Amino acid sequence: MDNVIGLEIIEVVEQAAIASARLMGKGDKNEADHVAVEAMRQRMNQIHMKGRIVIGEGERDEAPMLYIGEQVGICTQDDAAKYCNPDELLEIDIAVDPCEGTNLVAYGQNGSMAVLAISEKGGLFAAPDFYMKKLAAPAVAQGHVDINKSATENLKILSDCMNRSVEDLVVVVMDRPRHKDLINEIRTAGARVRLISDGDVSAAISCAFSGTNIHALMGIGAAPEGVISAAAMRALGGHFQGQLIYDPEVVKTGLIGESKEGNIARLKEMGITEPDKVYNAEELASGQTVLFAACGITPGTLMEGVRFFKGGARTQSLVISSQSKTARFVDTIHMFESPKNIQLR
Ligand SMILES: O=C(COP(=O)(O)O)[C@@H](O)[C@H](O)[C@H](O)[C@H](O)COP(=O)(O)O
Ligand SMILES: [Mn+2]
Ligand SMILES: [Mn+2]
Repeated sequence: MDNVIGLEIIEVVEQAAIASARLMGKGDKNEADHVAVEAMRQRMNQIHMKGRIVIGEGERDEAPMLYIGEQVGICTQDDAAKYCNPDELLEIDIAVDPCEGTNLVAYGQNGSMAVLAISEKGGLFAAPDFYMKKLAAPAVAQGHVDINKSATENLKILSDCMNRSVEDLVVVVMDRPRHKDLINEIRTAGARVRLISDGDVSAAISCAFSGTNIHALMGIGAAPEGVISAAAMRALGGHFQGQLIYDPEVVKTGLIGESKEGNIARLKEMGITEPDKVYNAEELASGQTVLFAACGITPGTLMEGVRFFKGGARTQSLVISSQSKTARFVDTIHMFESPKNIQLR
């Protein structure tokens, strides 16, 4: 699959990031999201592929672009026969979040990115627009920490696996009222907490890279972002587990339907009959090949944000492939006009 899509997906996330970065700090999260969606879709539809969006713009808000089920790529267009023989192409599933961290972009804060994950048809869990309890940790702790264990137990395991004291561990948690007890528990156990307002994809993936000073992600975020994080973590060999959260009482914020019972029924309609199942990275991103690409919109732990200069912009992306077993950081200079000079670094 790597060969089919090549490095084109880098441009997909780069274009979305550049478009969104223009709106950085403007206080308009919807517009920052909208332009990223448009740019991502436009570039995606130039790729010689037969893709289907399985995680995209909200399943309930009838989004006009990159909605779940939308066909993308040249080979899905009406005039596809002009460009390719669609029958010869591998069908692929795509999970997108063109602007992950819309609030971060709108308020000029760190940690937003344009991101996507790709696998063969059926290779990504089509997560419903629900919440997900998540546990991410470095590869060395893979299979040792467990979402069913308490934070205290997991911190002890993590400290053993990483050969460092609990006090030397940093756990990222989303700053939400639902995490009050979790945060207290982590602090009582001796670890330090980094609270984030948004952007748990970046936090999850950062666990797999030493040097980020992020050793675990704990708590509840959105389910679609969980699948995207899992795709990267699977390819990186990091630990990721997710469990759908369908009880509005547990999440305390956000809109996930009226009642727990109603949500269980909704999940059943979607074919999810074990609503409490804990999924690991290999189940959330189960395809033979998984590709992940992200481009920083605002600066983050993993990537720089978009930097504009006269006549161009510079971006940094991360592309992870389970096939070539690579995590590639890509530094790109985009020349909109003919810039007078291009800085080496
Ligand atoms: O921060 C996030 C928002 O993503 P986006 O809407 O694409 O800008 C995600 O990283 C989180 O995973 C998640 O969406 C968030 O936790 C939703 O929960 P809440 O804000 O508490 O309702
Ligand atoms: Mn998001
Ligand atoms: Mn988004």
